[in-house]
Amino acid sequence: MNDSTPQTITVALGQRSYPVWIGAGLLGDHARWRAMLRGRHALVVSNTTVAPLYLPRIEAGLDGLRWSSFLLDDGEMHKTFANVGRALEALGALGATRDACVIALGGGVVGDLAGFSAACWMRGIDFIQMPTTLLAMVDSSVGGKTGVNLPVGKNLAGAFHQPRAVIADIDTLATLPEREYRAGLAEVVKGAAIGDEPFFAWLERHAAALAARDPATVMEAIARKVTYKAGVVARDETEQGERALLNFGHTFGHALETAGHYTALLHGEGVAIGMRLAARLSERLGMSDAAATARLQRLLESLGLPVAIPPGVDPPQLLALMRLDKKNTAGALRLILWRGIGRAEIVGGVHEADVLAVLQDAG
Ligand SMILES: NC(=O)c1ccc[n+]([C@@H]2O[C@H](COP(=O)([O-])OP(=O)(O)OC[C@H]3O[C@@H](n4cnc5c(N)ncnc54)[C@H](O)[C@@H]3O)[C@@H](O)[C@H]2O)c1
Ligand SMILES: O=C(O)C(=O)C[C@@H](O)[C@H](O)[C@H](O)COP(=O)(O)O
Ligand SMILES: [Zn+2]
Repeated sequence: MNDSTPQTITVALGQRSYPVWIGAGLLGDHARWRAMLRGRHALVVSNTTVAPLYLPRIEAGLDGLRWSSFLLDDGEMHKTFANVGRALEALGALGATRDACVIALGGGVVGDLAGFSAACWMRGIDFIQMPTTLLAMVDSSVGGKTGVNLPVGKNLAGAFHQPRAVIADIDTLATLPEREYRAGLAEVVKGAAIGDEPFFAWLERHAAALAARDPATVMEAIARKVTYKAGVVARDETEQGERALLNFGHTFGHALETAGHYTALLHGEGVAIGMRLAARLSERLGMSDAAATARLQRLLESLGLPVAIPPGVDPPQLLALMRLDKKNTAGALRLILWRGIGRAEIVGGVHEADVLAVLQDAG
């Protein structure tokens, strides 16, 4: 085990503030995370891929507790209400009391579902995030958005429920498949694209090192993105304003994921394509220029991410799916667009004809 000191980033929410620890060997640092558990019961939520790899690293830390595990089948299509019901049944079988803790060990699918289950059990118990994908480390484990997908749309049921702590053990990235790693980079680019031009320029300079998974570069990218997101969440926990910027590329991306029945595209891939579409729509509306779109597209492509709508996806169907986005109001589309790198904005009353034109021209 590497025992180097982890980085600590705090999500500042008053009495509900919590640490995000990022470093090597953290799953095995039992004393650190065990101190966050208040009661005698723990349910570890994971999946059939991650549990065999990493559950053994935390088991000894659960000694003395009544604990069990609930394992999802692998994949976005399992982030469902039915599985929340099963997780709650597992908490019931454990006899979990209000001071119990849910431990989410896995990627964003596990984290979102485990967090929502914790939010539901007895109207809210503790949970700890142990993210094992790059995407979960830089985005989904931080900020307390939890929930599940419905056949009609992504993340349409959920709750804001903050974790007690985030334990990001970067050793787990060693087994992460290449495609999943690159999908995580899309959420790193997003953070820079919406509000941090110097970070965007840093990503451009370090794209090759990131694509090659250079450890120091990956560590710095994770820490910078988490620091940025923690700030946004601290200022606007429940997305009354600024936090919506974190949805850059997501209105398009979620529609693409839903159209692909949650199997064709990874979330980060949908976000990558969606960011380019949002940039093109911004251009069309006179908010930004082609140079900004080109710069974004170049960075995404250099990180091995897709930027075009996959063949066979129907633009009017995508538009219909976008109408159910949570940011919309009173039947009007509300999207996150930008004025260039680092300057994203919430834009209401976007005309469907403009969106459709961009969708039809983005193969
Ligand atoms: N709550 C939020 O703020 C937020 C933010 C971003 C994304 N999300 C959600 O997160 C989900 C996407 O998360 P994701 O990209 O982590 O996908 P994921 O959870 O499906 O994990 C990706 C794949 O990697 C595997 N895996 C995980 N860790 C591994 C490891 N260390 N080694 C080998 N394989 C490993 C998983 O089994 C899975 O096959 C989506 O549902 C998205 O909506 C939520
Ligand atoms: O934390 C946020 O806020 C985000 O929007 C982060 C997104 O990357 C993430 O995909 C989130 O799950 C999207 O949330 P939703 O509110 O659009 O469902
Ligand atoms: Zn996302």
